[in-house]
Amino acid sequence: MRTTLQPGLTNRLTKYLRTTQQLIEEGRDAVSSKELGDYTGINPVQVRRDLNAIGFSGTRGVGYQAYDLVEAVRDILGLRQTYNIALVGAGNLGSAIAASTILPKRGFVIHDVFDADTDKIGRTVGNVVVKHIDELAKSVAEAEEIIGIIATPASAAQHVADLMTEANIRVILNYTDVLLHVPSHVDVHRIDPTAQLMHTLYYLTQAEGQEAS
Ligand SMILES: NC(=O)c1ccc[n+]([C@@H]2O[C@H](COP(=O)([O-])OP(=O)(O)OC[C@H]3O[C@@H](n4cnc5c(N)ncnc54)[C@H](O)[C@@H]3O)[C@@H](O)[C@H]2O)c1
Repeated sequence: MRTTLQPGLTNRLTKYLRTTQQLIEEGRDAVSSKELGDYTGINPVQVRRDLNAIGFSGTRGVGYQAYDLVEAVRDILGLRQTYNIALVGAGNLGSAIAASTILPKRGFVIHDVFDADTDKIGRTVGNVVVKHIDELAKSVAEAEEIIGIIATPASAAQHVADLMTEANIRVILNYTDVLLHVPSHVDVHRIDPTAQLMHTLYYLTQAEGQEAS
């Protein structure tokens, strides 16, 4: 049975994974705890503690073997090598996501793109031919998709989330500003750049306040 990890550790391991994958893409074979710490903002002592906790060790003076680290973290997080994704909305944003070259490098494949506009059905976005939204349930089952992305206007988002839930999608990335209602077994992540900005601005204001006092 898979060990249950603390959410904090899972979160940090995900950051080490992303950073190490990026360093591998830049041609690196090894990575140190200091580098992982610098890129993720996590103390290197904590990095070493976390990697020790999952039974992964490095070599003094060399660091951690990057490929082995990626495999070890993927394994402990229970990540598959690739995930097929269902994307709904072949507009500006959806087309940009479908054309992304970064996602497939990280094992996320935009396998199906759906839209309701008959003018868009049959067009190609990225490498994918746009299908009608009515085909979602069948395609999701065939490609074993558990991740869905919503890039429609806000007015369509809840309907699309309902279709995804009925099709057994388990994780939804919601790019609209709608608060979606889904059953508890479905995980919704709202991609909201303003939340990130507000978080950053809070710390900026705090720092400015401290400088002024
Ligand atoms: N979070 C972010 O960073 C971010 C950034 C840009 C846009 N957005 C949001 O993403 C969404 C898409 O933006 P856009 O600029 O690509 O819009 P867009 O109008 O270019 O594209 C929306 C697409 O959704 C399709 N659509 C509408 N109803 C549908 C339905 N019921 N089923 C399937 N497809 C349907 C449309 O035909 C269209 O192709 C908007 O809600 C926008 O506010 C979020």
